[in-house]
Amino acid sequence: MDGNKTGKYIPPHKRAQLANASPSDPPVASKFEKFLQNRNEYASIKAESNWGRRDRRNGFLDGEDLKQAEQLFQQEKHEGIDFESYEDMPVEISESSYSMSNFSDCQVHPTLLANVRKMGYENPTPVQKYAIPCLFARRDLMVCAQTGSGKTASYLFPMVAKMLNDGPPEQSMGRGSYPLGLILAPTRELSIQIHEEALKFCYKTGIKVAVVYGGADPRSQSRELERGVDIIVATPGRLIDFINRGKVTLSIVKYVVLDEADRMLDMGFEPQIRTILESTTNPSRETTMCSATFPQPAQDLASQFMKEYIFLSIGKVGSTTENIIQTLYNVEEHDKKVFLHDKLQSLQGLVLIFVEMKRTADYLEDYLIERGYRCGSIHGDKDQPQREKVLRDFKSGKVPILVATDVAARGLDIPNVTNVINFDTPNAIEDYVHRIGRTGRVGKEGLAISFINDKSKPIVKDLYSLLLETKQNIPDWFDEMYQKTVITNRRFDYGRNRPYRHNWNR
Ligand SMILES: Nc1ncnc2c1ncn2[C@@H]1O[C@H](COP(=O)(O)OP(=O)(O)OP(=O)(O)O)[C@@H](O)[C@H]1O
Repeated sequence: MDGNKTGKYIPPHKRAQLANASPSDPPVASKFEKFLQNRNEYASIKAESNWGRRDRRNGFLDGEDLKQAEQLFQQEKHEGIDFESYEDMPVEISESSYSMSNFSDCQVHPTLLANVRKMGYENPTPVQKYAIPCLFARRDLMVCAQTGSGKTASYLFPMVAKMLNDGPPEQSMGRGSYPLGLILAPTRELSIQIHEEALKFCYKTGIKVAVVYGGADPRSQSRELERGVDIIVATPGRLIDFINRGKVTLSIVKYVVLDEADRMLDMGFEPQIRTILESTTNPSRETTMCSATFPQPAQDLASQFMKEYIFLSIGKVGSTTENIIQTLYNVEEHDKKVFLHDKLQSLQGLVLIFVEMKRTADYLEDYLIERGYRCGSIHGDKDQPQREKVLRDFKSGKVPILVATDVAARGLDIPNVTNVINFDTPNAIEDYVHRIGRTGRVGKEGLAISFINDKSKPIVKDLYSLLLETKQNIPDWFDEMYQKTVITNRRFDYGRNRPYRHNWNR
């Protein structure tokens, strides 16, 4: 009974937690205790729209969701945003009659407008200015806009607005969830992030949002689905599990979004996406696909799932922002880690280091920790709680260096990432664009460093064009490397008709 002076039984899983707690730590509340606390604290808050009365909810708002949204509102920081850098960007839109200049230009419920103000969004970003009116007009939409340009709000804002304007569905549904909104994303961390954004947009509206993703306890996700959910954010595999178990039915889904659509439609995910979209049988389904990169094969595939869609691109498709300074170093494989060690000493802010293999991520993490850096790593072999913890520590700056495989390349929005390092170069330019896009977000400046050597051959040609297009400095040695690659490519037709593929070993 060491350390348990009251003699009260303590379950084994809590003993270590209590042993590590200092006397000044507040007592740890169980999940149920937290639920009761939040329910009491938020008991008097009623939904501000008729969505709160959907199915069995009777106006009752989920205390945990409210609390989480309030904490997220407090974290919003939008200083240093430079939208002017976007203003002269070329806009291509297949039907030109759609644009707006303020969030209030469309018919929007006051609670949603208040939420947008709480998020600190004063004006829509360029992609939002065009995408939102298209979606209000109930058109299918394919959006290609640079990393960090605000694509998430460009589909969430109109989805929530239309749901509020239309009100909840008339008929009462059976057990489980019958969502109206479905957002699919390729990684668990991105799903979590989109869910957090959706919680803010839906704050006090009564629209219930949930996230389901692999690696997390399916029981708590299942319980949430049983209580009824209106917008589901999901990774495809876990969603299909819940569909098969009858916890989710997609028959009334009206709004479908594929975030990182080119990734969702590549060889790995495409069959799952097809299965999911075939379950969305509502004939008035509205589909949005968005990404910062949209290679032609992905656009062709995407168009099979859409009807008479509008194509919107801001800036050049698949390009990156000029706000990111891209610097290349010619470093041989065996010199890379020492070079990295030196480079890190001169960098300020959060540093995200990309590698190709999971074992390189582990190895590099150990190497940097041994040299006194506060460093963590994230990749597909880590368990989900570890992945979420390291990301939290990175965001808060507790661990300012994160070594990652491409699980962290897409969509993650971490405001203080000032440097991205490609320790290993990716094999496809799309991956390069997404990786470096973790910095230089919403018009801010960022630095992207890439270590280049013979192994970088697969992207030399595309990288050269990207550097030219984004007015970056091209070192002489890279120019030579490019010339050689072009000559070799001509001889062997190397890299032409590159299949649409993904490296699964991440
Ligand atoms: N209208 C706005 N005003 C101010 N900040 C905004 C606005 N819209 C979005 N943001 C902020 O911009 C950041 C980037 O947005 P978001 O993550 O949606 O970019 P994205 O285009 O989806 O990027 P990626 O291609 O990397 O996924 C977020 O922190 C978001 O809160």
